[in-house]
Amino acid sequence: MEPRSSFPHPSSRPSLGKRHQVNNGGDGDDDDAHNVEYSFAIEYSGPPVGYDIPRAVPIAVDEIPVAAPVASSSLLKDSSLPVIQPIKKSTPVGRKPSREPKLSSESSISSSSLTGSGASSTGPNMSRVVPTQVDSNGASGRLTGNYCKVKSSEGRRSSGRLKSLDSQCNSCESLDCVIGVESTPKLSGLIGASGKLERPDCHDNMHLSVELPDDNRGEADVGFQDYMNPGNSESTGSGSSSHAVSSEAFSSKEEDLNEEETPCHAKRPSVVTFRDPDPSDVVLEESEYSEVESNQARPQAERPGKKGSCYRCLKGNRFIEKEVCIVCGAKYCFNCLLRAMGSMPEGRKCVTCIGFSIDDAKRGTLGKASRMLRRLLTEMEVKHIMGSEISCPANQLPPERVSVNGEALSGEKLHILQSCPNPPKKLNPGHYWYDRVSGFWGKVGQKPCQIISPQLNVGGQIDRKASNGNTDILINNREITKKELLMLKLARVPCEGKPHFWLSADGSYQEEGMKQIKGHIWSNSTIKLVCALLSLPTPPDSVDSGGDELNGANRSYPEHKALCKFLLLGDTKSGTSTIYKQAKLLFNVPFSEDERQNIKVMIQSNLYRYIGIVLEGREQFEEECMIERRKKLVIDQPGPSGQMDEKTLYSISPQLKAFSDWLLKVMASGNLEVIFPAATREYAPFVEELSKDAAFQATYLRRNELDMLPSVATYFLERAVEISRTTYEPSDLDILYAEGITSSHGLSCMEFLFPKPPHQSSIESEYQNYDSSLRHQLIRVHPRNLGENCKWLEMFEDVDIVLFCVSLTDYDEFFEDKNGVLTNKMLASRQLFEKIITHPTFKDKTFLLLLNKFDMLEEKLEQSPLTKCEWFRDFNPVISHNYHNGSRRNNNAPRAQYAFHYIALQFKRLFNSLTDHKLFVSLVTGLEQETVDEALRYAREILNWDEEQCNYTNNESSYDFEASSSS
Ligand SMILES: Nc1nc2c(ncn2[C@@H]2O[C@H](COP(=O)(O)OP(=O)(O)OP(=O)(O)O)[C@@H](O)[C@H]2O)c(=O)[nH]1
Ligand SMILES: [Ca+2]
Repeated sequence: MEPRSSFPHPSSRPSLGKRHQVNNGGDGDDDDAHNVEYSFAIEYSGPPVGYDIPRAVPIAVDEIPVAAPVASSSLLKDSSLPVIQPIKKSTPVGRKPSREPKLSSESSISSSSLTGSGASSTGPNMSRVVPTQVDSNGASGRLTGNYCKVKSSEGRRSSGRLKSLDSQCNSCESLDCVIGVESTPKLSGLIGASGKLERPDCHDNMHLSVELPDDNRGEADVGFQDYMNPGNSESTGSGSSSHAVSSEAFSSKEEDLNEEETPCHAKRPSVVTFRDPDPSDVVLEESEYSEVESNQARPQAERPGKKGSCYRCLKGNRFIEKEVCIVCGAKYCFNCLLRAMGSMPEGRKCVTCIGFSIDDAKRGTLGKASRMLRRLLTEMEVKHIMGSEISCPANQLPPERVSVNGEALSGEKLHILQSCPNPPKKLNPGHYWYDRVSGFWGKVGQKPCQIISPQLNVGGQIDRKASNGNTDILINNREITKKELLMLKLARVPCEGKPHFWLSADGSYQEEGMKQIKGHIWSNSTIKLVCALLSLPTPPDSVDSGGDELNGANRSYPEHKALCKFLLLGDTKSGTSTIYKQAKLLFNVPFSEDERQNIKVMIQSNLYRYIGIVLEGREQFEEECMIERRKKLVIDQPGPSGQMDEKTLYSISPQLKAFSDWLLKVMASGNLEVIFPAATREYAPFVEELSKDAAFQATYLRRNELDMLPSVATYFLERAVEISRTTYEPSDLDILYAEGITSSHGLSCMEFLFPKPPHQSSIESEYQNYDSSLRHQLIRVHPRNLGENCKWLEMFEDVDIVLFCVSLTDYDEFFEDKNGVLTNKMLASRQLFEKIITHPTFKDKTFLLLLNKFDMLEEKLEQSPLTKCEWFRDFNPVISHNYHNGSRRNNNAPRAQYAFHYIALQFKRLFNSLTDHKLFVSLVTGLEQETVDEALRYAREILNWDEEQCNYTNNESSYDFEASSSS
């Protein structure tokens, strides 16, 4: 590698060749310095300056020794290791060195690396360091030190390897050290109360003492120079200081490195001294000052190079791994890290940032070693550094910056908070609210984020508006947020009349002023799921009084793990619950006992409903029969009506008639679901009797005439007797065919993994490139749970994709609303679709339209044309001979395919006109597992695509409906 610069003297001749831009005149104006890679120094021709002009000494580039690349240990033994010789300097702060460094012949470290002041330290390859700014001048104090410095081959991974304090210094023994003795200023975190830092070392000539002025660390600074960077005249990154220092570097003894080598590196102790800070050096501009002050004088790095590059060498881009300073945010690449951060006595901080409090945003990373650090250092070293990062005083959270219920904490209160059994996670300076009774904890103005230990004597009284709720419902005197209200509703906590609840830590709640406990919010097994879904906290397991299932549910929702969320939505009866259940079967997510129980009750109550529909039909048929018979009677026996046989094919026994009347009454009242499962036990015998009844059978044979009877009813009615028994256990297929999931609430959530592809070596790459460990969540919500104008949609802001389900068979179906107006179901579906895609929460969300019940489409099209729906009025398919089926299902007749493509296109146009995005479409038959599988994989695929790849046309047909429909 070419040694890149010599040190220019501002008033000397223009130097030869490339070098760093320097700070001409030492006036602190180095605006160019950080964005110009190289420039020529020009002769100073300005007004005379009132101080000694610091001087830098040019260095003959070819005199700088460069170590041969060390390829192996054997090679190492033969190579001579150049060592930096001591250079004594004494330079006024803020000025350039006036004395020329004495370079030993064999080390001749570039002087730029050793001079303290602006000229050298603000080379282009470092974060900007400005004498008038405190922010880049970090570590403060007076520093004296001895460093060993050995030049090693540039760019070797192991170069610069740090010997941490606690680990045995093996610079004398190991290869690592031979490469690594250029190492560090071993600032090993021994800043004592006096501020004096003494570092014990096995090399008695390698010690360092740092005196930190107690009064103002920020003002003084340490001019660490390029002791970590021999042979490379790039300046020392943020380790350098703009303030002048006097420094002495010394070389370590050659014998330390390799006993057999000629002693070309004398073991000569020398000292680096830094002059006392001169207050005049630090000039804070007003704006900067207040900023700095409010930030506790925390330095903030300015990136000297282009975006993504290393802050020190300016090389690389955002894709290369970097380590970040937890104070100023400067990022360093592998090669520069140790040079910029030294021995990291306070963890990952630039040398100049030592002593400063850390960036709160990085508090979460404290003590978590990066991969890069592990690669760079030994396990011991990493452990030690991470230990200091967590425990050193400078990195601790300042208690007064944490306020709870409006009270700033004392050190003692902070300790109480942090040492309780369930402390707040990721505690940062900020304003928090704490509900001492229930343990709910959150940021002021926000919903609860955690349930911590209750009853801690921390903070003041909770404010009603602490979480900025606007529901008029209070829990322990705090007005809850909308999400919490939804959670309470789903937990079936009655919230009518804006109650004020008293909620204790175990989840039991009562209304204010009442003695009686009304329930236990965590006892409902779905509530934890709901909370996970709504990103609300659940109690820590120890408080949990729930059973295994509860814990199980909790376990499967650990916090903030990579999770891909699919939200499944659709209008009534579009088939969302069928698809949801299909997914459960598909991905082997078992139904819990609870779910099975619910489904059983639901299937049974549905059975009674189907029976009711048949019985209603029977009444109708019977009546029709009677009318017929009367007509006949009149024709056959005119005159006064004679005796007529009251019995018809559709007549039933009085007992059954009574049951029928009761059932129809209950159905009409809408209470069918309410009276089950109790009714099952009581009325099962009637089901058995009915199933044998001729009238019922006759009606059943005419079931096609019963509009109200869904097609799946047959499946269950065939087995009516079995199902009506209390001993009935629904099979998976029963569950799939059952209408709905549970009868209680319309919110379900499951988690699954896409199984690994069966044949790994398959050429088809369809299933490749996926992280098979990525967990997916499928959330199904019924529209009636979305509330007025879909206001609850905002609860699902973090889903990754919305699967909107539409039943293809809806086009000719109508429903009557409250006002007796008939509405086409397809149009109703479209309306819901529009509402959802234009909802602010879902702006820019990815949508996949699932066009469902394809199995029924062809049959239906035979009976009624697609144009029955006014939206599809211009459907005019031209079925050509060379019809090519571009879709994945070929077994359906072209007519249904055409209809599907046309409907898909209508939705796509609508979507595009409203959102400017592209709608993805998938064809589904909810009752066929394979199609659901395909649709869900397609959803995953969509999410996997890069944006530019989003021109996928799988679902766009090879024929053009624009043409056919406009003709
Ligand atoms: N033939 C056929 N029937 C289906 C298909 N998908 C769903 N169904 C039936 O359509 C009916 C409604 O389906 P659900 O899954 O209950 O619809 P939903 O979206 O949950 O609607 P709600 O009942 O309002 O919650 C059920 O009887 C299903 O068995 C399908 O692909 N083909
Ligand atoms: Ca349903």
